[in-house]
Amino acid sequence: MTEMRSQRDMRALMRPYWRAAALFSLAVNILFLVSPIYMLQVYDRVLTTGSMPTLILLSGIAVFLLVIYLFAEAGRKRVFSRAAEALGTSLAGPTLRRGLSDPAAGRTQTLSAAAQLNTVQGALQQGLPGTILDLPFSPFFLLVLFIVHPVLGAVGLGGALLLVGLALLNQRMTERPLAEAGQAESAAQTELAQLVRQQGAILGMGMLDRALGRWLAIRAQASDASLEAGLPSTFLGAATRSFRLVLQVAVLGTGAFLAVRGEVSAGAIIAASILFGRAVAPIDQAVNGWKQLSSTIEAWRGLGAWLGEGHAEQTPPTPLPRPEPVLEFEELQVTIPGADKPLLAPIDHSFEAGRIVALLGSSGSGKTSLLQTVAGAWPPLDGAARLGKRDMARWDSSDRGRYIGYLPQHVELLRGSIFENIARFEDTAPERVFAAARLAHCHDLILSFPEGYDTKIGEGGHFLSAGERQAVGLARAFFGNPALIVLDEPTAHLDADLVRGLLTTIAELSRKRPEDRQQTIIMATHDIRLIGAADDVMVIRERTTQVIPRSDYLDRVSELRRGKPSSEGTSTPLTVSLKRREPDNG
Ligand SMILES: Nc1ncnc2c1ncn2[C@@H]1O[C@H](COP(=O)(O)OP(=O)(O)OP(=O)(O)O)[C@@H](O)[C@H]1O
Repeated sequence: MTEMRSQRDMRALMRPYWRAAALFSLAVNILFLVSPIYMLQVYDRVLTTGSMPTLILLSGIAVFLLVIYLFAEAGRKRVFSRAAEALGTSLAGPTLRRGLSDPAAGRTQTLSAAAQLNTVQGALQQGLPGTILDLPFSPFFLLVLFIVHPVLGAVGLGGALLLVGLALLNQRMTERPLAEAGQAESAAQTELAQLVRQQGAILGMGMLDRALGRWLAIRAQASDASLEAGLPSTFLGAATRSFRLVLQVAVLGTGAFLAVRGEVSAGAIIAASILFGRAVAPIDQAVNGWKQLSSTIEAWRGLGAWLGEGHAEQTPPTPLPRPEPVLEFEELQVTIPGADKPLLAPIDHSFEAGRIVALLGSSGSGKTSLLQTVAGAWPPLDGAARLGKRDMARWDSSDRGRYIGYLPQHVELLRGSIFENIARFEDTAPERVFAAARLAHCHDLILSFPEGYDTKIGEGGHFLSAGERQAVGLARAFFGNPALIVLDEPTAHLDADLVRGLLTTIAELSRKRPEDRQQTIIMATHDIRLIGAADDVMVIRERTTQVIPRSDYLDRVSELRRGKPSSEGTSTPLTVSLKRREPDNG
């Protein structure tokens, strides 16, 4: 199925359903004339002649046509249900893909786009667009009313226009408050999601009452806004309903008046009432269902804009062969997604194949941002990060993913088994997964879980500690023998055994000559032991990056430390000045 890219594509998808629904609507509305015509005929042909066969014939025809009416009405509902299903099938993927593939798209925006899709689907399933399709038939029923008698037509038209006026007033009065209420509601939802996520911190620090109070205030604001936005609708809805009853009386009264004067038959009184009722029913529905209708239209537009802003989906490019593990930065400008200023000064450096690079820098210096850019998760502001001549930002992410292993700073695993997570949900031979776990030295750890590699993680499954998650995340990064391994603080949560394991893996790799290694590794770390296993050290200091051989770096560190007792154990970020030290003047 082709990917939905914009509102135009969405409209094209819906067009056949609208056409089918319009045809059913035509049938429904024309067949609705059966009752008024039947009434007229009964009064004109049966009551005046007393002919039973005519009554039976007329009743038979009416019942037959009303059965068709029933099928037309059901058919229309079915078309809308099918449209809802088609919309879900075609849009659910692109909606999420747009959010997940665009680093600038916020989490809330992604969730709200998914909620918009649900809103539109729900409205279709309820057959809400039927109201819109019935609206154009209102003039048709008024015309028939005019044919029955011009005075009846005039009363009906006047009443319908007043109802339209009420509908427009309703729309004017509710448009802004409804939008504001929607925003307040989504703010309350975001706060709620944060509260649930932060449960541990909230309980641990006794913030429950204050956090709850904050959320209740936001929620109260949202429900006040919703209540206020609904007020004009509620009032105008009730006014429309009672006004409609008054109009019904007016039509019946006018019909009776005309019948007394002999201008219409008695059957016309009832026929006029039915016709008028049908003419104004869609207007009435539009007024009363305005809130839902307008939020559906808003959701539809929002969804179109969301998909339209996304990167155009192309047909998947031809998969490329394994790249040379040569990592190059060409005037690379790292930035935060959506920002228009670089976070770091342009980086221009090339790491030969197989280098192990330790990335150092103080907190907030930009290590994670650089690694996200290197892994291709964040696009650079300018310049490029390349692996084997391939620009990470332009390389198709599925293809790129086969050659990159990335351990993010905060490891989140997806719902599924440990095996599936390490295999990145790929269908693969178990040996490849075991090999990755052995490289991360977590094979035994995984075997100690209740169901080993089949242990389910995530909601309702086994809960993994931060260290266990990091170990499984490491195995996932090593899976498939990637050409580039990007590790963000890989030892931050590991216990001594797992750290030793990782060091062994890196040390084994570092013992090989770089040209014999199949991968390049870049890792942000504060751990001096990992730095010791690296070939190069890349230091971020005051927004600039500098690359020096590890031995030079360590020499510089020991020079600085000489004479001072080491208080930092293995944790040594050591973003020392790489310039020569000024002579110590005391
Ligand atoms: N998604 C984001 N939106 C806005 N600012 C961000 C985002 N991510 C990072 N930053 C900012 O960019 C700067 C660099 O952050 P980054 O996480 O890259 O630093 P770091 O060196 O990895 O820090 P640490 O060692 O504490 O993990 C920080 O000032 C941070 O506040």
